[in-house]
Order: sequence, then C-alpha cells, then structure tokens
Amino acid sequence: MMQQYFALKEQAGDCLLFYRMGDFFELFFDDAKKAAAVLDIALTSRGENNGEPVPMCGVPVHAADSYLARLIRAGCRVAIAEQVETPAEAKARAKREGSGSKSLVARDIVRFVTAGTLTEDTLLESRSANVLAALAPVRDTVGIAAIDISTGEMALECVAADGVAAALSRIGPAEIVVPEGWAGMPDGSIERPRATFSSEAGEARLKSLHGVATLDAFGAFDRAHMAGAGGLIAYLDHVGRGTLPLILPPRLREAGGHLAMDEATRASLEVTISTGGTRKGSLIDCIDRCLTGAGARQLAEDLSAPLADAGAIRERLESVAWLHGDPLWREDLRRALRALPDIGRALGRIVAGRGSPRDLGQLRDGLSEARTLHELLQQVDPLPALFRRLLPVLSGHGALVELLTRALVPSPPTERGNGGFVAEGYDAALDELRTISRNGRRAVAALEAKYRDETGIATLKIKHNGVLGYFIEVSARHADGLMAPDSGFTHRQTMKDAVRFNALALHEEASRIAEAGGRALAAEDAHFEELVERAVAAKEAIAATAQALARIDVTAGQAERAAEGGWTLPEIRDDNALIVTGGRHPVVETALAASGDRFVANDCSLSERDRLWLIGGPNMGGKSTFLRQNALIVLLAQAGGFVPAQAAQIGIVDRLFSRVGASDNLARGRSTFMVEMVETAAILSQATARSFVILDEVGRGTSTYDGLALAWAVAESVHETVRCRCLFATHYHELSRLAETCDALSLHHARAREWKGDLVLLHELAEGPADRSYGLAVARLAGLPKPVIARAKTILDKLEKGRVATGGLGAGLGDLPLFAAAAEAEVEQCDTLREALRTLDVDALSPREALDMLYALKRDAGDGPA
Ligand SMILES: Nc1ncnc2c1ncn2[C@@H]1O[C@H](COP(=O)(O)OP(=O)(O)OP(=O)(O)O)[C@@H](O)[C@H]1O
Repeated sequence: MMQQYFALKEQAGDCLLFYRMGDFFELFFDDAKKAAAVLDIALTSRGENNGEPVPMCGVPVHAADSYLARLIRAGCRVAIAEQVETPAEAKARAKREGSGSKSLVARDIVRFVTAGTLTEDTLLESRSANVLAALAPVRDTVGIAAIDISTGEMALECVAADGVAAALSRIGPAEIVVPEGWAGMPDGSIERPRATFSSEAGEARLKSLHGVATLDAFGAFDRAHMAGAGGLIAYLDHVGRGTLPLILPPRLREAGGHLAMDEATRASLEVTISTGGTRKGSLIDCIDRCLTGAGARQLAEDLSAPLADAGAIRERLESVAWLHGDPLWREDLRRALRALPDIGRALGRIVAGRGSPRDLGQLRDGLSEARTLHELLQQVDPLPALFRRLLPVLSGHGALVELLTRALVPSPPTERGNGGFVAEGYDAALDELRTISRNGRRAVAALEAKYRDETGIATLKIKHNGVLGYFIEVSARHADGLMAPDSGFTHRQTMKDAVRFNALALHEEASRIAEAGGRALAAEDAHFEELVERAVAAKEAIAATAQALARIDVTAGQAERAAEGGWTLPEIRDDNALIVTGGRHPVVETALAASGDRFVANDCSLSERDRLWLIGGPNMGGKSTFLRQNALIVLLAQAGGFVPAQAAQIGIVDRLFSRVGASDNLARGRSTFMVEMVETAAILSQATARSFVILDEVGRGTSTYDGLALAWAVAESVHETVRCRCLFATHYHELSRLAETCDALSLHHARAREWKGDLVLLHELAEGPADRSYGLAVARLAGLPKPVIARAKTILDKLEKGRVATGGLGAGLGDLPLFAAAAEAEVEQCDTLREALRTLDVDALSPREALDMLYALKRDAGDGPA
C-alpha cells in the first residue's frame, strides 16, 4: 500500500494527498501533521516506515467538504485520490495478473481541490466570485487570463508590467498561476512549467473549446492574451485531471474601457473589502440590495471596474432610473428575482461533471423564472435600452424547461446515487419498476403479519439493513421455535438480545424488490445523464440568461438602494466638472444613522477654472470623509448607479487616485512615509487632466519642514502639470498662500466652533482658509490628561510667539516662483550648461583654462562663488 501511496504522493507534489480508505480520506506523514494542525483533529499513526511509526490522520468522506473548506482557507491545496475499482474488480485483476491474493484496490488522483478551482456550493461564498488568474509575461507586457470556474466567465487582458498589481487588486483572484521562475511573480503564486504558457496552444485550445476557426468574433487578442489563456487552460486540465470545467467564450478587457484605480486607491476607498479585511464596513456591503448571489457578484464587478464610457454608463443609469421612478415595476421584478436559484453556478457544476439532480432542478426553476421575467418586461413600453438588449436571452429555453419539468420531482435531492429524483409519469418502465418495489414492500408487510400468525410471536418483525437485506427478527427467548429444522426459517445471525432469520417467501420477495430497485436506480441514472447532456448542449445560452438575470438584479437593487437612501441620478458630462450638491458618504452616513446621528451633507464644485480645493480645518472635522465621499460618488456614478447626493454632475473620470491616511506597511519593508511617497509618486506620474485625485495630508509622515515642502511641491505640481481635479486636505496653514499664485486653486475648510471652552465640530465645509488649528481642543475631546493639555498649551504659546517674531514656517515663501516656472528655469539652466559642455573642445584646453572652465561651470550651475 505504501508503494501505491508514494506513487500518488509524487503526483500530488506539494498538495496534501487525501487517500481514500473505505469511508475515510486518510493523510500520512507531513501531510497528516499539517492537516491535523489546521483542522485540529487527532494525529495518530498507522504501521511503520523504515522502522518509524507513520503519522496519520483522517476525515470521514461524508464530511470531507467542510474539512476541505478549512484547508483551502488555510492556504492548502488538496489532491483527492479515490478508489477507481471495487474490491471484486481488484481481486479479478490480481488473478488475471497472477499476483495471487495481493489485490490492492487501484487508486488514482481524480481531482485537485485548490482555492481558485472550486465549484461546490459548500466551499464557495455565494455573493463573491472565485477567480483563478494566470499571468504570462510576454516582452514588457503581461497577459492576464482570469476565470471564475464556478460560472465559466473568462476575461483576457494585457497590461504593462507595472500594471499587474493594480489589475490583480481589481480582479481579486483566489489563486494565481505563473510560469516557473518568473521574477515578477506576485507573492503566493503557483509556478507551472513555462511551456504551458504557450500562445499557440492557448489559441488552439480556445478555438477547439468553442468550435470556431478564429477567435475574431470574441475580440482582437494578441500573443500575451493567448499565452495567459494557454497557461490557464493547461492548469485547469491539470487540476481536473483532464476534465475541464465550464469555460465560456473569453471576454476581452480593453485598457481604457474602465475607471482605473490602483491597489492603494481601492484599499483606501474600501470598495469591496474594508480596512478590517472583511466585506462588512465596505462600500459594497453598504449598497448591496441584490436578491441573488449572482447579482451580488455582478455588483462587486461593477464597483471594482466602473466604466469610463459615457454611453455605457448612461445606458445603465437609464434602467436604474426607470426602476427608481417606478416602485411597482421594481417590486414586481424583485419578487420574481427573490425565487431565483443560482443557475450560473448550477450550470458550472453540471458541466464540470459534479452536478446533482438538485442542480438540474435549479436550472428548471431559474430558466422558467427567466421566462416569467421576459413576459413581465415585454409589457413595458418604452423599455430602457439595456433591458431591451437583455430581453431576448431571457427566453428560448422552453423545450429544456419543459423537459426538466416533466422529468424531475419538485425538489430533487443533492445526492444522485439514491435515485428518487425522476418524476412519476416520465418513464413508464421506471414507474413499473417502482410499482414492483412498492408492491414488494407491501408484500413484505403482509408476510410479517403472516409469520406472526403462524409462529404466535406478536413481537416478530421484518427488518432491513445494508448487510443482510430483509430478515426476520425475534427476541432471544422466542428464537428456539424458529431454530427447529422444519420451522421453515433459516438462522442468519444471533445478536445479544435478538436472533435473525430468513424464509423462502421473504427471500423471493426481497430479491424481486432488490432487482427492481437496482434497475430503477440504473434507469434514473441514465435519465440523469441524458438531462445533463441536454443542459450542457445549451450551456452558452443558459450562461447568457444567468448573466442577464444578474444584471437585472443589480439594476433593481441599485434602484432600491437609491430609493431607500434618497439618492440622485447623476448627470454624466463630457467636460471636467465634478459638481456635487448635498453629497454624503454612504458608509459613514449608515454608521451614524445606526447610532441616531445625522450626517451633514456637503457640496463640492470642481471645474476647469477651480479644479484644486485645498481643505483645512480641525482634526476630526470631516476632511477625510469629504474627500472619500466625492471619490465614492464618482465611482458609484461610473458603475452606473445613483449617488448619495441631492444633485451631481460628473465629467467622466479616467483614473481615480486616493492617498488617504498613511498606514504602515512594514510587512513589505516600507515605512509609512515611504509608502506615502511611493503612492504620491504614482499619482503624479500616472494622473491625467481627466483624473480625479484625493490627497489627504500628504507629507505628514515626516518632519514639519520636509512635510510642508513636499506638500507644497505636490500641490503645485497637481495644479500646474497634472491639471486634474483634486481635493487636497492638509493641516499646513502655510499652504493657503498657494492661492495667491495658483489661479485654479481655492481654499476651503471644515468648520468648527469653540463654545464655552468645548470644541464643536460642525462637519460643514465652508469657503476660505481655516482660521486656526484646534489640535489641543481635539486632544481634550479625546480625553488626554489635563496636565498634558496644560503643558502643551504653554508650549504652543511659546511657539506662536516665535512664529510671530520670525514669520513662521512659511517665512520666505512669498517670492517663490511657481512650480512650472521654477521647473522651467531649472531646465533652462541645465540646457545652457549642456550647451557649454557640448561645444567644449577638451583637447584644446590648457590645464589652467580647464580649471577656469570648471569654476565657470560651477558658477553657472549656481553652486559656486559668483
Ligand atoms: N459630514 C459629516 N457629518 C457628520 N459626521 C461626520 C461628517 N464627516 C465626518 N464625520 C464624523 O467625524 C469623524 C471624523 O471625520 P474625518 O476622519 O473625516 O475627519 P478629518 O478632518 O479627516 O480628521 P483628521 O484630520 O484627524 O484626519 C468621522 O468618523 C465621522 O464620524
């Protein structure tokens, strides 16, 4: 056995090997130690290997899913080795092969279970996608192939090498595969042979999977896309041991089609995950009103990749606006959606060969519900364009629905092996077999009464179990009479308190029941296969229906949320405006409402002429909240939803950047300040005039002078060079002097008042610079000890006196030339120097002239004595 185990373990590689032994999956050696620790189950031992006991642990097969879920969550991958023949087959084989009594049942790895390749309902989160991504570097680009195999949705894209992190933060894969030894691989990637990332193989596989001669109909793919697809499909082949899951035609994700956000922006805006690492507290948690798992997954994708195309955004908004304005239709649609099973995932399991009768039942119910929705929507005139487009894919499954309705019982079981799922009346022969079984059971009951009569034993019972089949049971004290050779009963088993017998009539009846039962099971199994085949033949149409239903759910859910929160339809514009009246932060507002507090709405009005707002005010005054709420309003609008405001006009944003609150990232070896600067650098190099940037206290992670200098230079650069819309929160009063030179910059502050010595934060934004700082008042509010506050006050008074005397931190900044002018002057000076050097004939210089020239160059560079 150990030999077989080692051979399988070799194939399993670094995956834990689940080795099937009867009703258990057993793990040995280090696998056992690791699994026992993760699962908190007993580690025992079995036999010896090289004189040492072999560590072992096991999990029961019937409960394997929950153990698998825990192992996968702990980052493990598992290879499942099943018995692939029965003991009888093994014996026959051993005899054929002449290996005598040694008839070890053959086992093989039937499947690998990995985080990115799950299909089981019990292992998946219904409201989040489960994505596997393959990365294929091709020259200076990287092809990314991503698939959610639970629904078969596949997308291909190609990004620059430095765009991989941002793309992965959008996709959020559960598992990443990369070519072996690739220097750019993200942490935790699974390395696969380089040869599997072949663009030719990828293209050929996709063509044959979808039965097409060219992929042009799906999009214009290049080598990197195909190499990614190749690596992805090869990995799926590997984990499924040759059985591929559902793979729908790939969608091409083009750069520029979406609102770009980097990893840091996504994290700081808490789009799908809060800073606590959970869905709770995130934007999606606050706005998700979808009634189906598929709808929730679609919403997560919408929010992760909002659109950048005005036409597409307006199309979504038009349909949300219709359902927002028509609560009756909204309720009608939502009533239909409420009953909807997850047909996309049911289909995924069916195609992967892991479907159950229940999954077929879900297809039947989901597709017939889709038809109801189709009928409902047909009555709407005029129907918004998005719905008009979805309408045709909601119907067209009539024959399949009709077949499944005839074939299946109302609630089919999740187990296929026990039968009982094919409806009465679907197959006359099956009904006949069932009648035989039923009659047989009745006959058995009649036999029981007869035997009681004949023997006079009132407690005689006919029972059934898996080992003996049907038998007669009497208590030990009644057994003697039945033991007699001419009693008509044959002894089968003696238990502690009971004795079991057989009888000819019972045996005959039992055989009839067993035979009919076996044939009925086989018939049901054959029907199951046929029904699966019919569903698989329509897989693309079913998947399209599932996607349309998800889109309808998202639309109705967005309308519901908007109605609930008093949200507004944003106007999408083509200019660079961002005008929000009475805007709110949806998550903060919800949190405040839970504790009975009111959120103070604020306006934002950025335009070409006034595109950079510098926002001051006390700590806790609401600056960060204001910054984020405007970023979220842009995101929500471009995802195609209403926004938490009274009115909003939004000029399409191409990239959204957020630098909010420095958080340490020591795990990646970067200090708070370093992270802050790296992210700020990314903004300055990637933002365009169409971007929207929120910067919160840039520079606060270093010393006051350095911080102010950096904040000043960054604000100037955003104003002069990037020229994008920007909200910039800062505690540096000195920055307000930028308003003197930057004409598209204006000053704002979060209002606060001191009342009877207490600080009152109004959370209201007003024009003009902050009048003063309230740091000590906030510290008092936070409960800092009185003596510390008093001491701080003394120090502050001294510092302020010093500031008055010296002109303060910003002294000397008055005559600073503007960023662009200063940068130009530097470039100009640099060019003069370059010109002087270029024209210099070094060989013609005497040593004395060379020295003079060096002095002159130094002087021109402004670095030496004049
Ligand atoms: N518009 C608002 N209406 C009501 N409460 C608000 C509003 N804005 C912020 N708050 C409350 O004030 C708290 C602090 O807000 P926020 O973090 O935005 O302040 P801040 O000015 O950025 O502070 P700091 O300068 O310390 O970072 C929030 O957690 C929220 O509870």
